[in-house]
Amino acid sequence: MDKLLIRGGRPLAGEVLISGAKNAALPELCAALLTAEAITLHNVPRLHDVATMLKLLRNMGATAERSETRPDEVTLNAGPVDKPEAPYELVKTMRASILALGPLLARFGQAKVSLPGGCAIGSRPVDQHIKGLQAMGAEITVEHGYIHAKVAGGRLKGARITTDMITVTGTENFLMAAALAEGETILENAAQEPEISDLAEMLIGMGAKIEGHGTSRIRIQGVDKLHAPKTPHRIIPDRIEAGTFLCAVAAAGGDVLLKNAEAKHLDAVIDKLREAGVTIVPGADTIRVKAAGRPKAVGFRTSEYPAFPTDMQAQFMAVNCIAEGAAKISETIFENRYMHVNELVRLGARIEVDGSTAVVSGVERLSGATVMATDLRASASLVIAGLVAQGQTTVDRIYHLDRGYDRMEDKLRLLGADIERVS
Ligand SMILES: CC(=O)N[C@H]1[C@@H](OP(=O)(O)OP(=O)(O)OC[C@H]2O[C@@H](n3ccc(=O)[nH]c3=O)[C@H](O)[C@@H]2O)O[C@H](CO)[C@@H](O)[C@@H]1O
Ligand SMILES: C=C(OP(=O)(O)O)C(=O)O
Repeated sequence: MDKLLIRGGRPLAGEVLISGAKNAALPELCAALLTAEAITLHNVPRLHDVATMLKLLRNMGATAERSETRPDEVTLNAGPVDKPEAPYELVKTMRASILALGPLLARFGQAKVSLPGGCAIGSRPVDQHIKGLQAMGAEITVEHGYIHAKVAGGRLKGARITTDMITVTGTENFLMAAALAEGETILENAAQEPEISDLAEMLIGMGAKIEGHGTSRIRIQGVDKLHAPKTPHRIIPDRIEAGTFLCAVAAAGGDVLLKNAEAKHLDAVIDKLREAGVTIVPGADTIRVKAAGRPKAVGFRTSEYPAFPTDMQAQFMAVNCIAEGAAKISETIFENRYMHVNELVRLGARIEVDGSTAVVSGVERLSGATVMATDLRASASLVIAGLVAQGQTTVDRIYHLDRGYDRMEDKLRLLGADIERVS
């Protein structure tokens, strides 16, 4: 099992290229199921989750190839799909497999998708996905751990869907299902994340009729058929990867230019970093970040976009660990997203957790130790802490990190970090 060895204490300097967004790539790969024409996507990140999604689509009968000359290009052809199923063996390694449900039902009138189950950060049910698709006419039963869905007459019908809470992948499933449904669908309480808008733009390029994406009310007029976009869709930059590098510089100090990054997708995080004393200069598709000395501790509360993202909570907590002062963090999205706390404490951090609140009292220095990654962003927080800790930090179980970061250690090494992967 791979580990990362980090010898902390070096500031970061130079340029880093941000990859395409994991959370846009995963639904957009599933959107290829909506047409029998071959679709090419650009700026597809090289991540384990993307590899898993390609495996899942191939298992259904689709072809999926990454270009040998341009590794950020993937071409998918869901024309030959003959098995509209997502088996447990693949779903258990990646919850986002649930994103196959909407498009499979829309194009084939039936689907069998394993229930994803809980994961380290919370129970994460999919009841809202099921409720919304039932409102569109799907008959759904859950048996033996699988969602069995079918549509009488083969075509979903437009509906007005109001979810109990804002759900990102739920909104994406409904968008894809509604694109091919009969009539109009209105999504109330829709998620507004940039990845939703990116998916909507891709679907519009495929012939879908969508209005209001980026707001909490999305209207979709179903069409009979979708096709490959005339020009390949380019996936937006990964705002969480960008935010992670911003936090790494905030903690370790230095001067770094993030390229292929969208500052406007990170407003809440950038505001908090500025409060911490970090200099952030947004460009057209770049973000420059400069930091020196200890940051100031800054409290925040995670919430749906455009508020502070839960996917940045652990990384910002790592910054607070070595900040001057104390800060209160509230996690409102997932009930168990403080798994990194005990590991940060092993590095010398002072953190007290009470339910969904964590109070971090900054310390002058952390000291290297062996720590264990428990989930994707927890892993990133341990890497950031390792970059500032004195001595060597070993981060174990980094397969979690590889799910969502494209060669993070290589990118950090180019910025001057002393970090290596060992088997
Ligand atoms: C692949 C992807 O895009 N993953 C992101 C997506 O996950 P995901 O789409 O799974 O997260 P949701 O937005 O659905 O979850 C929000 C909250 O709603 C609850 N819920 C959701 C659906 C449902 O049917 N029932 C239910 O109770 C969840 O347990 C959670 O407490 O949004 C999360 C919140 O920004 C991010 O952390 C994930 O990185
Ligand atoms: C929680 C995350 O992803 P997923 O929904 O794929 O588990 C994440 O990206 O931080």
